[in-house]
Amino acid sequence: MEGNHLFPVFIKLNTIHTLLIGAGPIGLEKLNALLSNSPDARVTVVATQVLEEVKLLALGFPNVQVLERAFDPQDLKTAGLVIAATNNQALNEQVRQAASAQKILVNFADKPALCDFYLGSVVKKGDLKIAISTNGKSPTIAKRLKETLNAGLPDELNITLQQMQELRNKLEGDFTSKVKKLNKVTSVLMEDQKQSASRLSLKWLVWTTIVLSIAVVVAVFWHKEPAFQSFLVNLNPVFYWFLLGGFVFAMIDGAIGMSYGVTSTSFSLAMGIPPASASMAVHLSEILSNGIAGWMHYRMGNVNWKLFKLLIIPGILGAVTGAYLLSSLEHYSQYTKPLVSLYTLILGGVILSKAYNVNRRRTNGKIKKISLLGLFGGFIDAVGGGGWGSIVLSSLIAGGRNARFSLGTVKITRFFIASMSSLTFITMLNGAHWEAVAGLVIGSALAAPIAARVSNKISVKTIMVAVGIIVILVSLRSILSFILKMI
Ligand SMILES: C[C@@]1(CC(=O)O)C2=NC(=C\c3[nH]c(c(CCC(=O)O)c3CC(=O)O)Cc3[nH]c(c(CC(=O)O)c3CCC(=O)O)/C=C3\N/C(=C\2)[C@@H](CCC(=O)O)[C@]3(C)CC(=O)O)/[C@H]1CCC(=O)O
Ligand SMILES: NC(=O)c1ccc[n+]([C@@H]2O[C@H](COP(=O)([O-])OP(=O)(O)OC[C@H]3O[C@@H](n4cnc5c(N)ncnc54)[C@H](O)[C@@H]3O)[C@@H](O)[C@H]2O)c1
Repeated sequence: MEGNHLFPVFIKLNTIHTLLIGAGPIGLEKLNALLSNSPDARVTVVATQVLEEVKLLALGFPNVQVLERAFDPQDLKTAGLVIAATNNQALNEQVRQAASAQKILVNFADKPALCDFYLGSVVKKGDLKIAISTNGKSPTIAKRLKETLNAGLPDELNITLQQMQELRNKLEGDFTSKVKKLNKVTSVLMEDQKQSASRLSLKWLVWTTIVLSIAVVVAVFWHKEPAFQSFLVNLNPVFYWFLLGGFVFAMIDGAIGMSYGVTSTSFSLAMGIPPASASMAVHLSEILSNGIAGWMHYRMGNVNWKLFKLLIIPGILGAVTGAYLLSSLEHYSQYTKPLVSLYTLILGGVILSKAYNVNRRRTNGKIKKISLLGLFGGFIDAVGGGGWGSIVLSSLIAGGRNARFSLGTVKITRFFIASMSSLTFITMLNGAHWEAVAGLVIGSALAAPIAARVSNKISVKTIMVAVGIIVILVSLRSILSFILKMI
């Protein structure tokens, strides 16, 4: 029979005694492997020559004893497990025979054929542990696989494990009904994989979206042409443009987790809506779409609640302050508009530059000042009509957090932040541009459930490049028209 016939187990090394023979570089590696997995392992190291590093390592672990002498068969008496890391074939034979007689399991670092068991390459994420064996064929591949899995598995997996344990302890009823319930709540994990099968059709969907969004921008440019304008007004009331814009921008945002605010604000400004009213329309529409998207992400288990708690209060504080400030300046919209356009122009640049950085290796340090990030993101988001996604999400991901969990959390927090800034705008402003509000609300709400499913399934880079360019073009147009008016 082909394949790997080894039977994997996970051993409690604090309940049995391990004898390690040999304390050269490989002995040191094995001791490291033992202690990094089981710091309370009971280990006796026996070797005629002991490396300094082995002595130093042992100092930090009270259950580890180092004996600098030759192996003695008596050493096996208390042993439950033996690892021999010497280069001494005669010794290997002696240990093999004595261990068999006493029914002790033995590993030989240099002789797979003599081994009762192999050590594995170990992936660790909190309570999760995965051991890898290549059947002794290539330890190097085992090591590389470990590195790949370590980088790919999200840290949040440990939170999921904790939540599952809590649920498991809480569940009542007989064994069968408990198993049924546990399988049901974890079924989304498998659904995710099924969905990735439809990657191709999603790609198609995204490309259609990009083409449509470019069409929208081109249309807005032409909208200012008198002949085309009269054609549009007669055929398509402004509402339909906002409906289409809301849908397209929300689809893109759902895929990359940012840019709805920026794109729809620049769109609204280009359609002649003053900054505070534009921000209000955008935020009102974000309530429903992010409520739906946030709920979907919550159902798919994409929300990191620790991160949520850190972001939400400062985010709301920043958003309300920003909305208050912008509404107070609504009479000066002639001046605030180019400023907001300048900001969206910069964000367009940020998105474009992020497009080339998303696939870069993660930096190690996670950002510590998440609350400050929330405050800043919320404020800028309300003043500029967008930015919560671009600022908070990209900082989180650049800081090394998992993209999927960050995206889910940013969506659900944006629901609360949009609600609070909208409330502020409504109390501050007299009346809204309802054709814009209604168009954006319905358009983005239609896109939200589709977009949540699309997230993380497509090449983010292409979309980000397209979005960056669109935003830059639209913002430049607003700024240029301001400058022309001034001259
Ligand atoms: C997984 C890991 C666990 C651990 O040791 O803790 C482990 N070896 C690791 C690394 C590693 N070992 C070697 C290299 C050099 C490159 C190469 O040869 O590939 C590297 C890579 C490196 O260090 O980068 C050389 C080597 N290894 C063995 C022999 C003897 C032979 O095959 O004849 C020789 C030749 C000696 C020589 O030529 O002198 C034998 C074994 N090594 C095993 C495990 C068992 C099979 C596991 C499996 O089924 O995959 C087995 C059979 C017995 C055992 O040791 O238990 C650990 C991963 C570390 C990590 O996760 O970072
Ligand atoms: N499994 C693996 O991952 C792996 C990787 C590389 C090498 N190896 C093999 O492992 C073996 C050990 O490698 P190393 O670099 O540590 O060798 P090393 O020569 O540096 O160390 C051997 C150790 O065994 C001790 N020793 C020898 N005879 C002894 C005895 N009778 N009683 C007590 N201690 C005794 C020595 O004092 C020394 O501490 C080599 O054969 C090497 O080919 C295995």
